[in-house]
Amino acid sequence: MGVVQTEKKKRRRGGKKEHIKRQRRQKCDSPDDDTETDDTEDVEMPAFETRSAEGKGLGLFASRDIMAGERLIQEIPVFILPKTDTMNAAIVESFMHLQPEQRAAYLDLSSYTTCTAKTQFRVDETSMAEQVDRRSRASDVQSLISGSDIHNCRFPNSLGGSDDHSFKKPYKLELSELEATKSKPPVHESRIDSPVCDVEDLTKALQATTIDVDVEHGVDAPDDNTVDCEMTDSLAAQVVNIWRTNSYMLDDGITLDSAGVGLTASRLNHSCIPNVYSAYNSRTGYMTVQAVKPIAAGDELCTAYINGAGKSRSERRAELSMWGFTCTCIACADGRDESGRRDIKTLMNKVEGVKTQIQQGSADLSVAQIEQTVGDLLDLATLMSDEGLLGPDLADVCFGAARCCMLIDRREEAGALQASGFDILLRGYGIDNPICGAALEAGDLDEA
Ligand SMILES: C[S@@+](CC[C@H](N)C(=O)[O-])C[C@H]1O[C@@H](n2cnc3c(N)ncnc32)[C@H](O)[C@@H]1O
Repeated sequence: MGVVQTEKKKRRRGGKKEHIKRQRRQKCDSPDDDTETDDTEDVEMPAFETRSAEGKGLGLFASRDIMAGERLIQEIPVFILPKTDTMNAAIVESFMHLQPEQRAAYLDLSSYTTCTAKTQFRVDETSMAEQVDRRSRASDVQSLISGSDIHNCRFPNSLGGSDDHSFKKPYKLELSELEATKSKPPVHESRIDSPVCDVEDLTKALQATTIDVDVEHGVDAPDDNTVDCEMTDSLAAQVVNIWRTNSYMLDDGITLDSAGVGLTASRLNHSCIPNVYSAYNSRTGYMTVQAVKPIAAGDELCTAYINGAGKSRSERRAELSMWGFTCTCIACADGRDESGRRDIKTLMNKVEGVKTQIQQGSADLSVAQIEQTVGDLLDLATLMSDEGLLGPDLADVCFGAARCCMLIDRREEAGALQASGFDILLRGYGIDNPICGAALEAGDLDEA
């Protein structure tokens, strides 16, 4: 599964006061959100409810009209793990250290996998001790653990001191280590009752999961009441499968490279034309979900599990089969004209080379080439908007076009494009997200 990494970008300051004011007025009125807000007088009713979504299990539905840019979910993941080093035993270990009510809520999440026992679980012979040690050695994970107790699922409040505010938007859900069993037709299993993992391997890993090991390696032992969980083979399999079905990338493009499960965000179903965007705020530790377009009362809130902007229906289907369903959104309807997505792909490929040259500060580009790129990027933005793709990827396109405009002294146009890009970015992330802060503070276009 690909992790979508967009280009490094600096963002500029200036002319954004309205956006900021609007964002500051935002309320977090998710039913699951218990944070305090000052402006509660505007809260009418919860923005959404959880209910049955035909053919999809549960889903989240707007219980009132929702404005573009509204924050709908803000939650701390129940636990987080390094994305590149997520061992099955670590998933089970983290689960065992949850509070009982968190465990119950976690086990209520849906679970799907198309993988056979051996390919799915690659629990190696590494003991938990070694795994814990490896986790704490990884530099990105170090910032995650420092000042927090990973077993109790707390997040750090710091950014880790990196100056690299690259805008690296990941895809939304992660099924790392999985390989789809292509010979098997996708079957939707909303709950896993039987183990589908290699139970022997997993049991071995579980035996190594002891508090002694944790203490020996300097990781805080959890409270006694967090380990009173009797772990069976089938429970372990369920825990791992739930992680693989529901974990979101927590890479916010700045310091972290992790994944986590949010109990509310996990109820979001997929659409190839998503109306919400799931992000991670490394400063606050919250996973956030914001509306990227107006949503009418009764509509389902859907995020995109994959970045399908430049992908054909069959390509998207192949990727989504990892979650065991065939998408039935408008973009996937039979007979739907696919030329829009095809054109998006063509333009994305076309601008890629120029984008890299510009990022590297290449002076070799002619004015004509840059003008052509501006045109291509504007066409790309139009195509994406026409397809209903209004998430932060679109902001990237606007910022790219703005940058090109500055290079050929079309300053007014650059300003307008950047304002549009910033607006889109805010809609997806919210002003409190460091990505928006970086966009405001970089001021690169002002200096160009
Ligand atoms: C992260 S969960 C989403 C919430 C889930 N529906 C539930 O009941 O908890 C992912 C699972 O939801 C279902 N799902 C998500 N999007 C879907 C869609 N567009 N069509 C059908 N099923 C979908 C699939 O079973 C998938 O494995």
